Amino acid sequence: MSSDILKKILAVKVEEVAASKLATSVEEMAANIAAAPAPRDFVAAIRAKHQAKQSAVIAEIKKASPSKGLIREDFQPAEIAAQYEKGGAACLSVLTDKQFFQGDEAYLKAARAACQLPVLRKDFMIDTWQVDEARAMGADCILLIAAALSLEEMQTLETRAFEFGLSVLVEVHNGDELTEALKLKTPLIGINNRDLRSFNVTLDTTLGLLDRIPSDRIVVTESGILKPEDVTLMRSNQVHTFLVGEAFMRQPDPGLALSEFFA
Ligand SMILES: O=P(O)(O)OC[C@@H](O)[C@@H](O)c1c[nH]c2ccccc12
Repeated sequence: MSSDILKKILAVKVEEVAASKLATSVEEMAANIAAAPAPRDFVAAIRAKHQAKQSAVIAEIKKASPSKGLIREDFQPAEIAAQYEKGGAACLSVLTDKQFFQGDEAYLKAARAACQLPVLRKDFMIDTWQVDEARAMGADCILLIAAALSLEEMQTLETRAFEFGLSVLVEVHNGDELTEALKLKTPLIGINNRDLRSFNVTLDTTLGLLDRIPSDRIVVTESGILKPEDVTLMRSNQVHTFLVGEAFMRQPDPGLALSEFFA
């Protein structure tokens, strides 16, 4: 696989955004946004778990990925969303990227309609138009990947999200990216244990950056949480917010797997 998948994905995103702007007029987008359901508070859902002395799990709905190929054959987002809610998830994350993750906007809508949980649109944001799309499809949070964006770009996208009442998860993989991410207003700092360039995964990424994150921010450890011992390790380092996909998606009942992991 490519040594720089992120670059490839971003090149495709530029095309996708251009096509989307041609397909939907500004007026149409405004109408779609006006018709969208009120946002659910993503950050509050995480804090509520913490206040109840529980880990907050952002449970991911993901059919496939560039690093793992097809992850789940029998893929029914609404059913999975309901199972995740029953299993104790704080929030959902739904892949909407089609080309690399076999995601779909329809999956996000179906998942959100099947539960009460706030939902992250998991995609590669490069343009405020995609924030508008996220709001229109009913997303409650967007992802900003520091490896893909300048500080100024992140600030522009964050401002747009906040105007809509959406939350922002900013994702970093190293110290330089963290420095930039901490200049944003969002409390949600994701540390991706997977290097999007090489696909290498190590939980040491989270452990190594942890000390630099002020206590008023919420550290979200992302990717490569594959067994209950990984959860124990993170908890013993005061990390109580998790973004988990593959480990749950490979189980027949992803929600049951979640409840067992975080028992
Ligand atoms: O399936 P995992 O290893 O539990 O990882 C989930 C999530 O962290 C991962 O899907 C992810 C993290 N950052 C991303 C950015 C884009 C796409 C996907 C991701």
